[in-house]
Amino acid sequence: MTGLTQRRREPGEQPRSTDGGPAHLDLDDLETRARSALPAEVFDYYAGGADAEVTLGEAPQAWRSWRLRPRVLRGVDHADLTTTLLGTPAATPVGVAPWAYQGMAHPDGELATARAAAGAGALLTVSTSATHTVEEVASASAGAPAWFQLYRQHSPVHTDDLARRAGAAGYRALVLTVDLPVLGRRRRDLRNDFALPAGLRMANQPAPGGAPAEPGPPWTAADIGRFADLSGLPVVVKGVLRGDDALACVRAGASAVWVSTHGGRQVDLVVPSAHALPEVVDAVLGEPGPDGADVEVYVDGGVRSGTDALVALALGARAVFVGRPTVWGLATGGAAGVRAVLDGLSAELAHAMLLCGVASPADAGPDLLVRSGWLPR
Ligand SMILES: Cc1cc2nc3c(=O)[nH]c(=O)nc-3n(C[C@H](O)[C@H](O)[C@H](O)COP(=O)(O)O)c2cc1C
Ligand SMILES: O=C(O)C(=O)c1ccccc1
Repeated sequence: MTGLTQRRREPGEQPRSTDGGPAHLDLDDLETRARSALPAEVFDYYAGGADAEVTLGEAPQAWRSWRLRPRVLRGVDHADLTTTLLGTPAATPVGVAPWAYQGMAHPDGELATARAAAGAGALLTVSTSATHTVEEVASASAGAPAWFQLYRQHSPVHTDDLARRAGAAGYRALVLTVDLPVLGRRRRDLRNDFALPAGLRMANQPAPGGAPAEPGPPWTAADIGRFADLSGLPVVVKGVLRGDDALACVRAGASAVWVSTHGGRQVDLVVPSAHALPEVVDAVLGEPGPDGADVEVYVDGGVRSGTDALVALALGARAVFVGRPTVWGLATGGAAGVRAVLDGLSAELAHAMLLCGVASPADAGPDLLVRSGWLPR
């Protein structure tokens, strides 16, 4: 931890941190390497956002509009990242956000990401729009806890079936993504005429050729309880940006609320997650979930460093999730690439916590933060 002298690296040896932990994480470099590794339209699909991409660009900046107030002389000589998320144990509060079409990034797709998350002890969220089935990804996780993210399907029968399958396959929670009543307008994808490449399929879709289904009515808060019953799982509502919506979700039976702009991919000019988070935390703080335990709040969007994650925890998030950093990890290094991203972010978070006198995720609070109002805008 303290070594000021470092031995000379062997030629070709990757840099490692002074405490022998994971090598320095350079997400900008990883993104650049992913851009070269991927076909341009695939990179654009992963990287892009809605409309003019204002929200996409603001997301990381929004975390950085806070400044930390480190605590000193508190006797903290170790940061313990372990936590529980809806009772599920995790080695770190940094989890993997659900993202679609992972087979475009690596032949093993979601299976590689599942192995990486299991190795890192990070909670995995698996997308409905995966290139492997609900059950295949569950087996790749080999007993490590994972959550399943559910999209409303064209046929309500199919949606219900996916919820039941997630329960049967051993997922520990059902994440209802509610910010995608329709797909956002993504200019890059429209320009590229983006479609899932030949040879890959949305593995959770029913085989083509069935009878055309009647679309069901749009989801409402009442569906939260219904999906909890169908799956037998606690429900997390993902894509909430307002306190009133968060409270409505909780009153309808949600166990947790996940603050998200969907990575700036749905509607542009929405408030960054970092700014919506305090309002949502205020609205549901101390509210009991369906099992009587306190409702939990999670957040994603533009978390790119340990200090970004610490700001999110200090604002009241119990976990932070990352999307694109794991995309770049998978595209450049498969399971090992994702693992390096997750371990790197957790190592950065532990380091930032130690430097700020924070012993555990629960020990982070708003006293750690001040608005950087004095900064030139
Ligand atoms: C390529 C891509 C695909 C995504 N697919 C899904 C999805 O299938 N389901 C979902 O709930 N969110 C999806 N998201 C949103 C992520 O879960 C998450 O909210 C977002 O990526 C977080 O922002 P970040 O990428 O800045 O970390 C997707 C995001 C990306 C970048
Ligand atoms: O691209 C996305 O952000 C996304 O969530 C999605 C939605 C439907 C199908 C594939 C991906």
